[in-house]
Amino acid sequence: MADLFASNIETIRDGVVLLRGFADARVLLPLIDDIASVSPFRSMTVPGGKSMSVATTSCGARGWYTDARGYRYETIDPVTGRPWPAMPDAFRTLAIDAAARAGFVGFDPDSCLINRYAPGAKMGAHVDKDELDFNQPIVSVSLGLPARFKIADAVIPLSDGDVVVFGGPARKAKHGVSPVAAGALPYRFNLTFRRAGP
Ligand SMILES: O=C(O)CCC(=O)C(=O)O
Ligand SMILES: [Fe+2]
Repeated sequence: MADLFASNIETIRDGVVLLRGFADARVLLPLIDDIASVSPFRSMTVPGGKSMSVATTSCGARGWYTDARGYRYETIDPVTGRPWPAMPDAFRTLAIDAAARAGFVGFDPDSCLINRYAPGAKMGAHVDKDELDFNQPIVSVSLGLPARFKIADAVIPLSDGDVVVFGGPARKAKHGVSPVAAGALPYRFNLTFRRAGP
């Protein structure tokens, strides 16, 4: 049978796959609000002492965290002293389906970092390398305001609902986000799904 979604799949580079319009903000944004009502968005500090321009929170068993002590995953949200909110089923299913569609069958995320970009916020080039198993891909969901996502030598313009999956030969590709431009919505949200622990 023909794959109805085939035209939405674009291979950008070896291991970098773009699924345009794969995610539905109408479903996901209320769930982000629920998570943030328990573990609020906060501005984290990088080891050098600067604060990140994005506001962040997490859900799932592990949340990515940074402060003066360095980058790591925490099972307890240091702000609330409680576990991170559970990963909603709609998040988990979306991440697993996107990974499978991109060719990474069996993705089992235990962490979803939620990045909130107000206009002007950005993310400098970096490699996601605080995880134990680099065989699992990363699933990165864009919601709200558009953004320019740079990965390896590619620049991908991302719109609301677009999903980038990177793994295999691209798992340790350098990536970042240019400053988000102001627009019709207050924010860009990004959901970054990863397998962080064993
Ligand atoms: O916001 C994005 O699209 C990328 C976020 C990211 O790379 C990260 O949180 O590690
Ligand atoms: Fe990243």
